[in-house]
Amino acid sequence: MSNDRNLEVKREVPGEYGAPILGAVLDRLDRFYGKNFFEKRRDEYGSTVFRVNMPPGPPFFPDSKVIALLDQKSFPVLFDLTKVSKKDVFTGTYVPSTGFTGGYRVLPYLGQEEPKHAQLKSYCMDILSSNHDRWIPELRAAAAAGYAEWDAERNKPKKSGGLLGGIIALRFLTKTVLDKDATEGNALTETGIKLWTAPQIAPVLNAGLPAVIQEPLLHTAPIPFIIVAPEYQKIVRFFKANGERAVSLAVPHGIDPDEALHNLIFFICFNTFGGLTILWPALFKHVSDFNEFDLQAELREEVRRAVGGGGLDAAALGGMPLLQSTVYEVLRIEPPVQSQYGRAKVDFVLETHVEAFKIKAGEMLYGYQPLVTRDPVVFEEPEKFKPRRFMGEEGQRLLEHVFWSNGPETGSPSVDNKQCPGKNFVVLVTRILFADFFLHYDSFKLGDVSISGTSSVYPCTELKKRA
Ligand code: HEM
Ligand SMILES: CC/C=C\C[C@@H](/C=C/C=C\CCCCCCCC(=O)O)OO
Repeated sequence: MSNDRNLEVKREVPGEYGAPILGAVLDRLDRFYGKNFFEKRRDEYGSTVFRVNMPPGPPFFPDSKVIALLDQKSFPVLFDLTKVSKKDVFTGTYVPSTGFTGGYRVLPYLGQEEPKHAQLKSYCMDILSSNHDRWIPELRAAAAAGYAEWDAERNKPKKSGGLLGGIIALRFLTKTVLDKDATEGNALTETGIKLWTAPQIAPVLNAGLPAVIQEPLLHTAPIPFIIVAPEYQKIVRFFKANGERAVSLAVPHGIDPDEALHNLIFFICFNTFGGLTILWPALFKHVSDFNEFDLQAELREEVRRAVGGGGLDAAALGGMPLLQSTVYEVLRIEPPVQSQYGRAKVDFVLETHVEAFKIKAGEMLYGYQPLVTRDPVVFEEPEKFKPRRFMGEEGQRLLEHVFWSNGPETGSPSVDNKQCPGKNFVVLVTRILFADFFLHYDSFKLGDVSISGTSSVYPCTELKKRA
């Protein structure tokens, strides 16, 4: 941020990187197996901005030195493309092989200043807008099929079935964009897509496995694409066979059809499916765990009153302020993607709430969002899940401090920034799914997470159909 209060720079950015290689390894082990990795350093240095190594790091990954940003004042510098570059920082201090993406550097890895960024971001936004009248009916149809499967599964002796968010997402995304439901005949499966996604982000993920397994296998060196090549080829074949309409949208943007195809796969299978299978379980889990008042009763009454005898559409959503606020509160307290990076393009002065630091061109900045969106300077009782937090005028004002999409919730993704082009789509479909759920069910209860990693499966321990 520009030094808009003319704060005096009184000290260097605190923190240290330790000995070459060893410092990075020790920080990586602490990040994955220690406690309060960021909080303890913040408290030790007396600063929400400090130097640290982020996973994965040397010797087999690039330099992992970063300057961490943990407050609402400093974090938005990551959105300021006059100060930082977002080129090749999508997954952090390393870039997965382009083997995973057909040999192309797909859109999320491009800096906004690269010519192809505007072409591919416009293409991505056209994919979403060209299907604007199909997302809701296809999502509701996919959810209905999911409920039927879920009800059937729950009638079996084993009552541990998790939410079916993944299969609902895969069904509605492929049916809408490719006019073909990929779950039919298991043409594509959640597992197959996750097998392709996982190696790309495994170096920065804690899969919950013992260190003796995940350190050598996942965090020390890149996982070669060849291991999942057959899975990716299956995805490519399906998108190639059914993606003619979607790929043709790239022509006006001057994008080669093969490059468009691999970007399309990334947009749908990594960006959208990957993101929704983190967000949707988190939403249901937070609502299931909430016990200050009967939130589910208030949500179902709000939804049913707003829909009345009509249909569930974007207009009806306008009558569901509690549901909308609940979705935003999940995006605040548990941003689906915790980490955002940006490399300083110029020397500049960075401010926190209380002091200023000199940043040098070339230094890597890293924002840890879960602490930023719990900043006590901005949010009252930041650690508390408050479903009503974003209701009313004050609630709407707070949205500028919700950063899950790599920009303020009040911002607009465009070719001039790196904010997620799926921002509004994600909030819309999540509100629709949640409202649709309460048109079919009265209440639900989820158990604790059975796996960790990018998405979680919460066993459903109670489910009451609509009376
Ligand atoms: C819950 C779902 C989603 C989450 C949590 C999410 C989150 C994000 C985040 C944090 C970034 C910035 C990454 C960075 O720092 O560089 C991003 C960028 C991006 N997202 Fe999403 N996203 C979601 C859904 C989507 C959807 C639905 C699409 C498209 C259909 C999409 C396409 C992209 C693209 C193309 C970029 C790069 C933007 C650019 O290069 O300007 N994402 N997303
Ligand atoms: C698994 C894909 C999740 C969301 C897709 C979304 C945004 C992705 C942004 C960065 C990719 C790196 C994700 C790895 C997560 C590692 C742990 C963490 O920092 O949360 O696409 O738009």
